[in-house]
Amino acid sequence: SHIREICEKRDIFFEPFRCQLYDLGVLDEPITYLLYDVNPSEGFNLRRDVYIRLAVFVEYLRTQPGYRRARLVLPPWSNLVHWRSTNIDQTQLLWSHFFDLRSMRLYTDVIDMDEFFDAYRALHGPDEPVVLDEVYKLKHFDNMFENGVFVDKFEEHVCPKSQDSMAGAFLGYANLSTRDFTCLHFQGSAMLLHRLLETYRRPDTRHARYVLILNAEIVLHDLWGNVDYWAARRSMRFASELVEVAARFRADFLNSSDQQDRTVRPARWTDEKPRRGGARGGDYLCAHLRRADFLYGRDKTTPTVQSAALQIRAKLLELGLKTVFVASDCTRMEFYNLKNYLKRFRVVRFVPDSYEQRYALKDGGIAVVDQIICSHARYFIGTYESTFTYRIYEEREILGFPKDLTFNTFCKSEKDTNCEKNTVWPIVFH
Ligand SMILES: C[C@@H]1O[C@H](OP(=O)(O)OP(=O)(O)OC[C@H]2O[C@@H](n3cnc4c(=O)[nH]c(N)nc43)[C@H](O)[C@@H]2O)[C@@H](O)[C@H](O)[C@@H]1O
Repeated sequence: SHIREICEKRDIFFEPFRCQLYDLGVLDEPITYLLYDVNPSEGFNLRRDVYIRLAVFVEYLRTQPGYRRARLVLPPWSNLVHWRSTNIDQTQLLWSHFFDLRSMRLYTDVIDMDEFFDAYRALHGPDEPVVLDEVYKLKHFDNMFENGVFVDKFEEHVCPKSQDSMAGAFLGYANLSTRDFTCLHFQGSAMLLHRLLETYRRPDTRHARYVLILNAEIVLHDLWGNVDYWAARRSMRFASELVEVAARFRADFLNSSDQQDRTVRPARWTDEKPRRGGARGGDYLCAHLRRADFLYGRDKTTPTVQSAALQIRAKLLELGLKTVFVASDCTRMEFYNLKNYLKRFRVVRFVPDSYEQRYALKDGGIAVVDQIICSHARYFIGTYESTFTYRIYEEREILGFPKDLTFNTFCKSEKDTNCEKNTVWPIVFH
């Protein structure tokens, strides 16, 4: 409608008062706030993938009657299992700590949790406790294949007793409760959430409907790797503070800059064009070497430090490079050993230059800096089945590297060059 067009463009000089009412959901259709959370044991980069499933869904939902004003609320990041620094506060970090939300909003309507609280209070009053309308806790079906076929479906089941106590502390906020809590067996893609929202829609919704999906990682992609996936993915640019830290490190220690490396990108992702082969990258190789839990869960595919060093060495010699940047969750000892196996080369890793910088970046920010530096290397080699590695592949696809300089995977052993490699998912623009 007319008012939506004006207010969504933020042309507030036109009718500021009416736009305020519109923002509250008083004019036009009600606003659906879709909140979600992910199983606590999942890591940062898997969560980024869950975000894409939901962002693509919300962008679709906004074309449907009754949902044109749907908004996705981003779940804060709280003490992820892989964040091991105990002396810094890593609770309820907003997405704006890691990502450029203005860029993400060029894909669909997403807001951070603080913005959600502001919007809630603006409508219901500053002192009102935040009460959601519906919470759905998802769980896999015991039998995913009925008569051998996988059909999209959901079904209510009785919530286990322990889950009742969950109500009231969603997303780690003690002041967040709900009117309804439903446990569902769920299997299918994000589009099935539309049916779910319709099934439970109440006719008395006035200005806003607040829905939270728990265990959203159970929701599958509609289509992985298609144009929508990549548009949402490209919109996920990192926060400028993190990009700057990485740029300074590249300049100071790797003699690398966007101009030189041919990795300059347009100010907005919406202006990006396919540029396969356009990127050259800095004069260094990047290795993403996943350790920690991968040494147990995935010991059959994760190389020893020595074998990783030999694989890096062979590549450095082949490419005529002298420097390797190492991104890793390895211990200091492992890094020391790796360096020892690569004595004739420069082995570099990113370490914050002060406690203050570590405190500001936090473990998650340091990992992002690692990813940015790897995205700008001449050649990249990553860990088998690590989503951390996959996100670097994607970043390099966006920057326009030739595929063979990106889609590389460590083998368990340097002798086994034919080992199973990560899947190649090239970027698509149309
Ligand atoms: C076994 C599975 O592994 C999956 O991990 P995977 O895909 O590698 O990747 P992520 O989902 O990101 O989880 C791994 C986490 O470990 C740290 N980490 C890993 N590599 C690096 C690195 O190079 N530099 C730095 N600074 N930090 C690193 C970082 O906190 C990262 O988010 C998890 O998502 C799943 O939950 C599960 O645990």
